[in-house]
Amino acid sequence: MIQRIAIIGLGTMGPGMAARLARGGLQVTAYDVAPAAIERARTMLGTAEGVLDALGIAAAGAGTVRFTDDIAEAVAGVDLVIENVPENIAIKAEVYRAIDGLIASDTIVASDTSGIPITQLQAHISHPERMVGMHWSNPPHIIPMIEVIGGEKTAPQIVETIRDLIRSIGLLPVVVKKDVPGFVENRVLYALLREAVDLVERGVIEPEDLDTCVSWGIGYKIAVVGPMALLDMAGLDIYKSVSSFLNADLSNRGDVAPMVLEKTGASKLGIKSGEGMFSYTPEQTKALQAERARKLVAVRRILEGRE
Ligand SMILES: NC(=O)c1ccc[n+]([C@@H]2O[C@H](COP(=O)([O-])OP(=O)(O)OC[C@H]3O[C@@H](n4cnc5c(N)ncnc54)[C@H](O)[C@@H]3O)[C@@H](O)[C@H]2O)c1
Ligand SMILES: Cc1ncc(CO)c(C(=O)O)c1O
Repeated sequence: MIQRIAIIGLGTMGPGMAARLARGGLQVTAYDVAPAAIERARTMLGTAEGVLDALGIAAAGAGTVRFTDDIAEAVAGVDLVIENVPENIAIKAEVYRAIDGLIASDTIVASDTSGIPITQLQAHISHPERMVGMHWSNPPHIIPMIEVIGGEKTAPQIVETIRDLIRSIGLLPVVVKKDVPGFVENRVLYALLREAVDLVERGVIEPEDLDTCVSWGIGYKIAVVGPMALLDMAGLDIYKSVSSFLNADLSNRGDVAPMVLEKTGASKLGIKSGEGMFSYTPEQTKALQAERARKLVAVRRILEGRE
């Protein structure tokens, strides 16, 4: 049974994951190579705990989060390590090498990779049968769905153990049956984002209007009626007719869109740099994040039938 968990990497995702796992009664140690990230994570942890309170998620037992700047201390005696460092195989492999001699051969190592096949990652760790994908969605303390992915060498029992852990703390595991790049959530999301970026880039629509169209025309509905159910709601005959002429006209670009290359080349990365598709002052960012958390909490409570 998993009781002690180490989180390696405390950037965007780590603090919210730590807060949610601790709320589920688990003992979490949290480590980052950058001291500034640890300090930031302490504040983010408090914010995430406030959001969990607002969600009405009661503590299941005496879960804790302990921060450390010592990786050996972070992973000592844990049942599960969740690697949560940047989406770069070399950086992830460095973490696996660093922990390999510090953990037992049956300690489970999960990666929160957004889409690097687990089969590729498990080439960098001894005992690859205990490595698994555990893909959370951002913000991780609010979104309940977590994808679980086994690689070619993952023992089926490890997939089941992680699925059961997620379920046991009241979250929603989805087991992805094939280790395809991007798994399922990001394959669907990136299909949508490719088309959205293309439409804005070609001047078909303004960025603000694209968001209004997708959020209110698709997003609001899709939270209640998933894509497979939506096909039945619309009628497969309609889908057949529209897709017969529309599919061939959709963006099928295999590279990164020029607009994205231009912006990233100018360090316009979005909220984290103050400008991306839109512009943000620090005050606006703070207000926006609080507003988004409040709305996501309210929507989730309704979708769960708790309001
Ligand atoms: N941001 C998202 O929306 C999101 C959602 C789901 C999954 N993910 C995935 O989760 C992982 C982490 O993403 P993020 O957005 O939190 O990244 P991030 O860049 O915000 O944070 C990564 C953290 O890892 C730390 N780090 C780097 N090298 C390290 C090392 N050797 N040891 C310990 N810490 C180290 C950095 O200091 C940083 O604090 C990625 O694989 C990403 O694809 C991201
Ligand atoms: C753009 C984007 N890419 C990856 C992820 C998660 O892996 C997300 C997310 O919201 O979780 C995302 O928005």
